[in-house]
Amino acid sequence: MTTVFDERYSSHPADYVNYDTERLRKEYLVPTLFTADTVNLTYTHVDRVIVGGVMPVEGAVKLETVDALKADYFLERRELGIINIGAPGCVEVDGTLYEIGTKEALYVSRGSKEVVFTSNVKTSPAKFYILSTPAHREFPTRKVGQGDAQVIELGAAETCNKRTLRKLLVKDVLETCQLQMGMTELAEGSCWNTMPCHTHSRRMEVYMYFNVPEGQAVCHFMGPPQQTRTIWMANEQAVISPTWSLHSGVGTSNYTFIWGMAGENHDYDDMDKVQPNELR
Ligand SMILES: O=C(O)C(=O)C[C@H](O)C(=O)CO
Ligand SMILES: [Zn+2]
Repeated sequence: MTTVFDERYSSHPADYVNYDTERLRKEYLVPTLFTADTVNLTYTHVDRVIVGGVMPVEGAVKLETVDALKADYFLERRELGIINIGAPGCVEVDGTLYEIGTKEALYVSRGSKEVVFTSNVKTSPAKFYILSTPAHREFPTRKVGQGDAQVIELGAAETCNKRTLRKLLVKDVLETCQLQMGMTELAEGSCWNTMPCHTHSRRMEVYMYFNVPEGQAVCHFMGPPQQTRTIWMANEQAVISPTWSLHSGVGTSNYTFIWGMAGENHDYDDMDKVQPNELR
Protein backbone atom coordinates (compact mmCIF):
# COMPACT_ATOMS: atom_id res chain seq x y z
CA MET A 1 0.00 0.00 0.00
CA THR A 2 1.47 3.36 -1.05
CA THR A 3 0.51 7.01 -1.11
CA VAL A 4 1.55 9.01 -4.16
CA PHE A 5 1.45 12.76 -3.55
CA ASP A 6 1.66 15.60 -6.05
CA GLU A 7 1.41 19.36 -5.43
CA ARG A 8 0.08 22.10 -7.74
CA TYR A 9 0.30 25.86 -7.32
CA SER A 10 -2.25 28.55 -8.11
CA SER A 11 -1.89 30.41 -11.39
CA HIS A 12 -2.82 33.90 -12.55
CA PRO A 13 -5.05 34.15 -15.66
CA ALA A 14 -2.60 36.67 -17.17
CA ASP A 15 0.14 33.99 -16.99
CA TYR A 16 -2.11 31.10 -18.03
CA VAL A 17 -2.66 32.64 -21.49
CA ASN A 18 1.02 32.00 -22.26
CA TYR A 19 0.94 28.29 -21.39
CA ASP A 20 1.46 25.79 -24.20
CA THR A 21 -0.32 22.42 -24.27
CA GLU A 22 2.28 20.70 -22.12
CA ARG A 23 2.23 23.40 -19.42
CA LEU A 24 -1.58 23.51 -19.35
CA ARG A 25 -1.64 19.76 -18.73
CA LYS A 26 1.10 20.00 -16.09
CA GLU A 27 -0.77 22.67 -14.12
CA TYR A 28 -4.40 21.52 -14.37
CA LEU A 29 -4.72 17.89 -15.49
CA VAL A 30 -4.71 15.12 -12.88
CA PRO A 31 -3.83 12.19 -15.12
CA THR A 32 -3.72 9.22 -12.74
CA LEU A 33 -6.30 8.52 -10.07
CA PHE A 34 -6.72 4.77 -9.89
CA THR A 35 -3.79 2.38 -9.47
CA ALA A 36 -4.03 -0.85 -7.50
CA ASP A 37 -3.64 -0.54 -3.71
CA THR A 38 -2.41 3.05 -3.95
CA VAL A 39 -3.76 6.33 -2.63
CA ASN A 40 -3.14 8.89 -5.39
CA LEU A 41 -3.38 12.45 -4.09
CA THR A 42 -2.98 15.83 -5.79
CA TYR A 43 -2.92 18.88 -3.53
CA THR A 44 -3.83 22.07 -5.36
CA HIS A 45 -3.21 25.40 -3.68
CA VAL A 46 -6.46 26.56 -5.31
CA ASP A 47 -8.63 26.59 -2.16
CA ARG A 48 -6.29 23.85 -0.80
CA VAL A 49 -8.38 21.09 -2.35
CA ILE A 50 -6.98 17.56 -2.44
CA VAL A 51 -8.22 15.41 -5.31
CA GLY A 52 -7.47 11.72 -5.43
CA GLY A 53 -8.40 8.13 -6.07
CA VAL A 54 -8.20 4.82 -4.20
CA MET A 55 -8.60 1.40 -5.83
CA PRO A 56 -8.14 -1.40 -3.28
CA VAL A 57 -7.32 -4.74 -4.92
CA GLU A 58 -5.19 -7.05 -2.75
CA GLY A 59 -6.50 -5.76 0.58
CA ALA A 60 -7.56 -2.77 2.64
CA VAL A 61 -6.07 0.64 1.81
CA LYS A 62 -5.75 3.27 4.53
CA LEU A 63 -5.87 7.03 3.98
CA GLU A 64 -2.61 8.13 5.60
CA THR A 65 -1.64 11.69 6.36
CA VAL A 66 1.05 13.30 4.18
CA ASP A 67 3.95 15.43 5.32
CA ALA A 68 2.63 18.51 3.47
CA LEU A 69 -0.38 18.63 5.82
CA LYS A 70 1.71 18.67 8.99
CA ALA A 71 -1.26 16.95 10.63
CA ASP A 72 -1.33 13.92 12.93
CA TYR A 73 -3.95 12.33 10.70
CA PHE A 74 -5.41 13.21 7.27
CA LEU A 75 -8.75 14.60 8.47
CA GLU A 76 -7.41 16.49 11.50
CA ARG A 77 -8.39 19.82 9.85
CA ARG A 78 -10.22 18.55 6.74
CA GLU A 79 -13.50 17.07 5.52
CA LEU A 80 -13.71 14.39 2.84
CA GLY A 81 -16.11 13.47 0.04
CA ILE A 82 -16.00 10.01 -1.54
CA ILE A 83 -17.85 8.76 -4.62
CA ASN A 84 -17.40 5.17 -5.78
CA ILE A 85 -17.25 4.87 -9.58
CA GLY A 86 -16.21 1.19 -9.55
CA ALA A 87 -17.82 -2.01 -8.27
CA PRO A 88 -19.23 -2.08 -4.71
CA GLY A 89 -16.83 -1.64 -1.81
CA CYS A 90 -16.68 -0.48 1.80
CA VAL A 91 -15.27 2.47 3.69
CA GLU A 92 -14.60 2.06 7.39
CA VAL A 93 -14.49 5.30 9.36
CA ASP A 94 -13.21 4.95 12.95
CA GLY A 95 -14.68 1.44 13.18
CA THR A 96 -18.03 2.08 11.47
CA LEU A 97 -18.46 0.28 8.17
CA TYR A 98 -20.25 1.94 5.24
CA GLU A 99 -21.11 -0.15 2.17
CA ILE A 100 -20.68 2.09 -0.83
CA GLY A 101 -22.21 0.85 -4.07
CA THR A 102 -21.49 2.10 -7.56
CA LYS A 103 -22.17 5.84 -7.86
CA GLU A 104 -22.88 6.17 -4.14
CA ALA A 105 -21.23 8.78 -1.93
CA LEU A 106 -19.93 9.16 1.59
CA TYR A 107 -19.27 12.39 3.46
CA VAL A 108 -16.60 11.97 6.15
CA SER A 109 -16.39 14.39 9.05
CA ARG A 110 -13.39 16.43 10.02
CA GLY A 111 -11.77 14.77 13.03
CA SER A 112 -12.22 11.19 11.76
CA LYS A 113 -8.96 9.44 12.54
CA GLU A 114 -9.05 6.27 10.45
CA VAL A 115 -10.48 5.91 6.96
CA VAL A 116 -9.98 2.50 5.36
CA PHE A 117 -11.12 1.45 1.87
CA THR A 118 -11.85 -2.09 0.64
CA SER A 119 -13.30 -3.69 -2.49
CA ASN A 120 -15.92 -6.43 -2.13
CA VAL A 121 -14.41 -8.51 -4.95
CA LYS A 122 -10.77 -8.06 -5.88
CA THR A 123 -11.27 -9.03 -9.53
CA SER A 124 -13.80 -6.22 -9.83
CA PRO A 125 -12.47 -3.46 -7.57
CA ALA A 126 -14.19 -0.42 -6.18
CA LYS A 127 -12.80 2.92 -7.36
CA PHE A 128 -13.18 5.60 -4.73
CA TYR A 129 -12.83 9.11 -6.11
CA ILE A 130 -12.03 11.53 -3.27
CA LEU A 131 -12.02 15.28 -2.71
CA SER A 132 -10.94 16.89 0.54
CA THR A 133 -11.10 20.50 1.67
CA PRO A 134 -10.06 22.35 4.81
CA ALA A 135 -12.92 22.36 7.35
CA HIS A 136 -13.57 24.62 10.35
CA ARG A 137 -15.88 22.22 12.25
CA GLU A 138 -17.33 18.70 12.34
CA PHE A 139 -20.51 17.60 10.57
CA PRO A 140 -21.78 13.99 10.83
CA THR A 141 -20.31 11.34 8.56
CA ARG A 142 -23.11 10.18 6.27
CA LYS A 143 -23.68 7.93 3.29
CA VAL A 144 -25.63 9.44 0.39
CA GLY A 145 -27.08 6.91 -2.05
CA GLN A 146 -28.56 7.59 -5.46
CA GLY A 147 -32.03 7.73 -3.86
CA ASP A 148 -30.94 10.56 -1.55
CA ALA A 149 -29.67 12.72 -4.41
CA GLN A 150 -31.43 15.79 -5.71
CA VAL A 151 -31.91 15.11 -9.40
CA ILE A 152 -32.29 17.69 -12.15
CA GLU A 153 -32.69 17.17 -15.87
CA LEU A 154 -30.78 19.64 -18.03
CA GLY A 155 -30.23 20.42 -21.72
CA ALA A 156 -31.87 18.92 -24.78
CA ALA A 157 -31.07 16.40 -27.50
CA GLU A 158 -31.33 19.20 -30.12
CA THR A 159 -28.39 21.03 -28.51
CA CYS A 160 -26.47 17.77 -27.84
CA ASN A 161 -26.40 18.41 -24.08
CA LYS A 162 -29.23 16.36 -22.60
CA ARG A 163 -28.01 15.25 -19.18
CA THR A 164 -29.05 14.19 -15.69
CA LEU A 165 -27.41 15.98 -12.80
CA ARG A 166 -27.37 14.36 -9.35
CA LYS A 167 -26.52 16.55 -6.38
CA LEU A 168 -25.01 14.23 -3.77
CA LEU A 169 -22.89 15.99 -1.17
CA VAL A 170 -24.48 19.44 -1.41
CA LYS A 171 -26.08 21.83 1.04
CA ASP A 172 -29.66 20.73 0.22
CA VAL A 173 -28.80 17.11 1.08
CA LEU A 174 -26.42 17.41 4.06
CA GLU A 175 -24.28 19.91 5.90
CA THR A 176 -20.62 20.37 4.99
CA CYS A 177 -18.09 23.11 5.65
CA GLN A 178 -17.21 23.96 2.05
CA LEU A 179 -17.18 20.77 0.01
CA GLN A 180 -19.97 20.29 -2.58
CA MET A 181 -20.06 17.26 -4.93
CA GLY A 182 -22.31 15.64 -7.50
CA MET A 183 -22.46 13.70 -10.72
CA THR A 184 -23.68 14.51 -14.22
CA GLU A 185 -24.54 11.80 -16.77
CA LEU A 186 -24.82 12.62 -20.46
CA ALA A 187 -27.65 10.96 -22.38
CA GLU A 188 -26.81 8.79 -25.37
CA GLY A 189 -26.22 11.04 -28.38
CA SER A 190 -25.39 14.05 -26.20
CA CYS A 191 -21.80 15.16 -25.71
CA TRP A 192 -21.71 18.73 -24.31
CA ASN A 193 -21.62 19.32 -20.58
CA THR A 194 -22.17 22.62 -18.80
CA MET A 195 -23.24 24.52 -21.89
CA PRO A 196 -24.16 27.38 -21.57
CA CYS A 197 -21.07 27.46 -19.38
CA HIS A 198 -20.30 29.62 -16.37
CA THR A 199 -17.73 30.89 -13.94
CA HIS A 200 -18.11 31.35 -10.16
CA SER A 201 -15.17 33.20 -8.67
CA ARG A 202 -16.53 32.28 -5.23
CA ARG A 203 -15.67 28.63 -5.78
CA MET A 204 -13.04 26.56 -7.52
CA GLU A 205 -14.15 23.33 -9.17
CA VAL A 206 -12.70 19.96 -10.16
CA TYR A 207 -14.21 17.76 -12.89
CA MET A 208 -13.46 14.03 -13.12
CA TYR A 209 -14.57 12.34 -16.33
CA PHE A 210 -15.45 8.63 -16.35
CA ASN A 211 -17.44 6.08 -18.36
CA VAL A 212 -15.64 7.46 -21.41
CA PRO A 213 -15.76 4.48 -23.82
CA GLU A 214 -12.50 2.86 -24.96
CA GLY A 215 -10.86 4.90 -27.72
CA GLN A 216 -12.97 8.02 -27.05
CA ALA A 217 -11.97 11.27 -25.30
CA VAL A 218 -13.37 14.45 -23.79
CA CYS A 219 -12.13 17.89 -24.79
CA HIS A 220 -12.33 20.05 -21.66
CA PHE A 221 -12.61 23.83 -22.00
CA MET A 222 -11.13 26.20 -19.43
CA GLY A 223 -10.07 29.81 -18.98
CA PRO A 224 -11.74 33.18 -18.73
CA PRO A 225 -14.67 33.23 -21.21
CA GLN A 226 -12.74 35.49 -23.61
CA GLN A 227 -9.51 33.42 -23.41
CA THR A 228 -10.47 29.75 -23.62
CA ARG A 229 -8.05 26.84 -23.97
CA THR A 230 -8.65 23.10 -24.22
CA ILE A 231 -7.31 20.02 -22.45
CA TRP A 232 -7.93 16.62 -24.03
CA MET A 233 -8.85 14.13 -21.35
CA ALA A 234 -8.98 10.34 -21.15
CA ASN A 235 -11.24 8.15 -19.05
CA GLU A 236 -10.91 8.60 -15.25
CA GLN A 237 -8.85 11.75 -15.33
CA ALA A 238 -9.57 14.96 -13.41
CA VAL A 239 -9.00 18.61 -14.24
CA ILE A 240 -8.62 21.57 -11.88
CA SER A 241 -10.72 24.63 -12.64
CA PRO A 242 -9.31 27.75 -10.90
CA THR A 243 -11.76 30.33 -9.57
CA TRP A 244 -11.36 32.49 -12.72
CA SER A 245 -12.01 29.64 -15.13
CA LEU A 246 -15.07 28.32 -16.88
CA HIS A 247 -15.39 24.52 -17.02
CA SER A 248 -17.21 22.72 -19.79
CA GLY A 249 -16.47 19.83 -22.10
CA VAL A 250 -17.44 18.03 -25.25
CA GLY A 251 -16.92 14.31 -25.76
CA THR A 252 -16.51 12.17 -28.82
CA SER A 253 -19.28 10.09 -27.19
CA ASN A 254 -21.45 10.45 -24.11
CA TYR A 255 -19.80 10.03 -20.68
CA THR A 256 -20.34 10.83 -16.99
CA PHE A 257 -18.43 13.20 -14.73
CA ILE A 258 -18.15 14.12 -11.08
CA TRP A 259 -18.00 17.79 -10.19
CA GLY A 260 -16.72 19.02 -6.87
CA MET A 261 -16.36 22.51 -5.50
CA ALA A 262 -14.79 24.39 -2.62
CA GLY A 263 -14.88 28.01 -1.56
CA GLU A 264 -17.70 30.20 -0.36
CA ASN A 265 -21.40 30.42 -1.21
CA HIS A 266 -22.94 26.95 -1.36
CA ASP A 267 -25.84 27.96 -3.60
CA TYR A 268 -25.58 25.58 -6.53
CA ASP A 269 -27.15 28.17 -8.84
CA ASP A 270 -24.62 30.85 -7.95
CA MET A 271 -23.09 30.97 -11.45
CA ASP A 272 -22.13 33.76 -13.83
CA LYS A 273 -23.49 32.26 -17.04
CA VAL A 274 -21.86 32.82 -20.43
CA GLN A 275 -23.76 32.21 -23.67
CA PRO A 276 -22.03 30.14 -26.39
CA ASN A 277 -21.86 33.08 -28.81
CA GLU A 278 -20.00 35.19 -26.20
CA LEU A 279 -17.07 32.75 -25.93
CA ARG A 280 -13.68 33.38 -27.50
O1 LIG B 1 -23.64 19.53 -16.55
C1 LIG B 1 -23.56 20.55 -15.86
O2 LIG B 1 -24.09 21.64 -16.17
C2 LIG B 1 -22.79 20.46 -14.61
O3 LIG B 1 -22.59 19.39 -14.12
C3 LIG B 1 -22.28 21.72 -14.02
C4 LIG B 1 -21.53 21.53 -12.71
O4 LIG B 1 -22.37 20.96 -11.78
C5 LIG B 1 -20.99 22.85 -12.25
O5 LIG B 1 -20.19 23.43 -12.92
C6 LIG B 1 -21.48 23.40 -10.97
O6 LIG B 1 -20.94 24.66 -10.73
ZN1 LIG C 1 -19.33 25.27 -12.02
